[in-house]
Amino acid sequence: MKKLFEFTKLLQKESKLDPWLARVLITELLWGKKRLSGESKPVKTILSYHTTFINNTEDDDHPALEKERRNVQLPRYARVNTLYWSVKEAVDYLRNEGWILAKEGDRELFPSSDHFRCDKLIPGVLAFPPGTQLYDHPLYRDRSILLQDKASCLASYVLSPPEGSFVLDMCAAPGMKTTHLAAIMNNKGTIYAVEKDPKRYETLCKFVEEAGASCVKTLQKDSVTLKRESVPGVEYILVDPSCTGSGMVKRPVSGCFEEESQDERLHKLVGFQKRILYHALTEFPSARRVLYSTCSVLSAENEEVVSSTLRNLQKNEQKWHLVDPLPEWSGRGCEDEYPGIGKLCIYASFEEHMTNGFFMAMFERDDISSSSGSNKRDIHASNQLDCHPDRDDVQQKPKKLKKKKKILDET
Ligand SMILES: C[S@@+](CC[C@H](N)C(=O)[O-])C[C@H]1O[C@@H](n2cnc3c(N)ncnc32)[C@H](O)[C@@H]1O
Repeated sequence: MKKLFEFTKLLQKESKLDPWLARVLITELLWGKKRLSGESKPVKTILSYHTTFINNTEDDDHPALEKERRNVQLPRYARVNTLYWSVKEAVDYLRNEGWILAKEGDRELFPSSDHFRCDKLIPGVLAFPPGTQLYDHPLYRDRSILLQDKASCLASYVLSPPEGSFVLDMCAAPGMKTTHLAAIMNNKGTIYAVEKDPKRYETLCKFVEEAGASCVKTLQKDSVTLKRESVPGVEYILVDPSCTGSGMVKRPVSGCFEEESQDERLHKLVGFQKRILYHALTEFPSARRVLYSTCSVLSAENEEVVSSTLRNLQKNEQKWHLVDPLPEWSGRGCEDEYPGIGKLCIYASFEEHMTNGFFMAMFERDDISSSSGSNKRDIHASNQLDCHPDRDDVQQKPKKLKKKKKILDET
């Protein structure tokens, strides 16, 4: 695909064409259904290059192979469920099993297939060599560790509600971010976890229970029409809506848009994303911070949603602004196209951060003073592990975990 872009100079010649939409459309045209439907501008543009593409593709250009190559290199991330035990206890347990904690000075990320790492940024995120199978591991089976990509962990980490907060997760199933929020809050406070889809709601309830997230109140409702009375007092809101998933390394490259064209699907998703985000920012009077996140790398679902929402808020005299939730992070949105906005938006990517593609933008209410609205991430420092402990003492799994394992065995 890269060669195809270079040869045709498509992105330079068609500067308004979103690169990721171009990838999706070209994939569908050359390796998927082999046709594009609809009359939209992007579809017409890609069709006008059809012959050039056909004459200049080789088997090796297949994007599925590109994804496969990336997939092979993506570390297997896991999050320690700190509701059951500490990061230090988890690391000691793994070392006792024969895993080796990679050292800061190691030249390679994973010097051997026995090495693992503690993420330097997000407490409790562990990285194992690509391809490590953890689905059958007892720690995963009893939810002492959860299989969650680092990028997905970023959302709860940057929202970081303090203990005792009231939090609303508007698109909650299967509950990865909900349970992470509960762990960050040490189960102190209240998280309203809302999911519209009945099947996914069941999955959410089961997962919340298994992960021991007792501060979560699940609600099967449509968040777009959710009223403030159903979730009183919310201060922190996570909006993690359905999206194209274009940032997911493992996402199938074709066959995922059976009934409608990619364009129609994107259009519907963007409409929904704008509605739910605007509702989050206007319905809940005590909300102070709202985090918008997607696992998409399309600006249409990201910066475009954020900038159009800011315009609407301004029009309706709703006072919110964007804040930089992670100043130390390198991946940013497009500042040229979205001045004043792009630089405050966060992107995670496989190429730069060895994660799935992910996007975040943090809204803060204007009248919240910077000190009272500041992130309380430091309260979780006690859970953070020195990633290079020169210690060989190995601890037993804690009592609480043993208790949990017993409960699961009995059910
Ligand atoms: C990207 S997933 C959320 C992933 C989740 N935050 C996590 O980390 O596990 C989006 C979810 O939003 C749900 N959803 C879509 N529209 C909704 C709505 N109007 N109200 C509530 N939930 C909705 C979808 O069914 C889906 O489960």
